[in-house]
Parts: sequence; structure tokens; C-alpha cells
Amino acid sequence: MEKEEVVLLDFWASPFGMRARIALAVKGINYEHKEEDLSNKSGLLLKTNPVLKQIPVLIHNGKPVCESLIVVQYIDEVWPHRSPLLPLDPYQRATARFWADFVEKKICSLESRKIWAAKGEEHEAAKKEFIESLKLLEGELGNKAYFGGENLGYVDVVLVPMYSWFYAYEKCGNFSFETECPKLVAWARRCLEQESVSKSLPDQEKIYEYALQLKKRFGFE
Ligand SMILES: N[C@@H](CCC(=O)N[C@@H](CS)C(=O)NCC(=O)O)C(=O)O
Repeated sequence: MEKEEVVLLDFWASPFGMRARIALAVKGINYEHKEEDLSNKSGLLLKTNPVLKQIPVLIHNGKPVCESLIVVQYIDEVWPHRSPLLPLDPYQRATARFWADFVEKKICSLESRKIWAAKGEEHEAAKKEFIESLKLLEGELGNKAYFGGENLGYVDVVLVPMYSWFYAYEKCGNFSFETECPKLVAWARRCLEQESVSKSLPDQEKIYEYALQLKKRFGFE
């Protein structure tokens, strides 16, 4: 088999980049990691994602794949034999995609950033909606170890990066995830026992410091 060339354009604090990192780690793929300076994007990023100019971009044998949900699905399809992420059954696949889409709309949305970036009523409303969404996710998790069942699956890979931001959300939002959603916190800790996750997620304190810098930079305080 010819040697594969896999490159990931990434940014350390990005939950979207973390998804790609986890999926590659789960599959055991060797790749070149290129850290982007998002205030001074590389020519390679502009060339490989000319439409959105965002990370992550997975470049597989010279061909770019953009958008983290699509990147994770691509990784699963190209390397299907090791640790499948999406279920084989079409209905279960559709269900996993539904919840990944839910995470995208409710957990990773611009609205949820108001928990750490906004004040007053805006902040309270964002916090309430965010916690309600997490509780719905807890319901979907049920008594399973992972959203994927006994093993890490697509929804786990899509959601768990947000755990690295939870501490920043808690500190800025003045609430406790452990109190609000204990089952989800236990799930996140379980995911972190897997090396593919622990080595892909940055330290929560570092993310908190970064969130404070962003707040200052965008004039939120
Ligand atoms: N929907 C995209 C979101 C990616 C995204 O927001 N990337 C951010 C970093 S967290 C980025 O590249 N920002 C630079 C910019 O928008 O100029 C995905 O899932 O990949």
C-alpha cells in the first residue's frame, strides 16, 4: 500500500480541531500537525479552505477536507476497519447525526459563547438554554457508557472537546456542571480515560486563560 500523507491544519484551543485530533488518534493514524496563527493565516490554510478560511482542514494525499463534522466522517470512512465511529445501521447512523447536529446548534453555537462572554440577562438566558441542552444530551446518553454504546462513537468525538471549555464556562458563568449535569460530567471523565481523548484535549486552565484573553480582545469586559 502506498504511503499516505495526512496533514491537519489546527489551532490548539479549537473544539472543532480537537474533533479531528481525537478521530485520527482513535484510528491510530500518523499525521503532521500544523498549528495555525488565526490572526495571520498561512497560505496553505487560505489555499485549502478558500471558502471559509477556517481550521480544521484535513489534507489527505494533497486533497483538503473542511468542516469538522465532515472531517470526522471522512476519517471514519477512509479508515473504517479500526474503531468504527458511526454505526453501520442506517437508522442508528441517522440518530447519531441528529445528535451531532444538535451539539453543533445548541452547544457549539455563538449563542452558547454568551455564557462566558456576555453579562446580565443575555448571559442568564444563554446559560439556561445551554444547561437545558446538556440535560437533553444526558437523556440521550441514558445508562450507556458512551453515546456510541460500549465504545467511543461519533457523538462522543463531536461533543467531548467542549469539556475542555466547561471550566471556563463555569468560572465565567458562576455555576457548576457537576451539580447541573452529573451524568454528563462522569461521561466526559470516562472519555478522558481514553488516550485518544486525553492527548487531544488541552488543559482546562489554559482554555480559561485563553477565554479571558478573548473577552478582553473583543471588549466584553
Ligand atoms: N463549522 C466549523 C467551525 C470551525 C471554526 O470555527 N474554526 C475557527 C477556530 S475555532 C477558525 O478557524 N476561526 C478563524 C476564522 O473564522 O477566521 C467546523 O466545524 O469546522
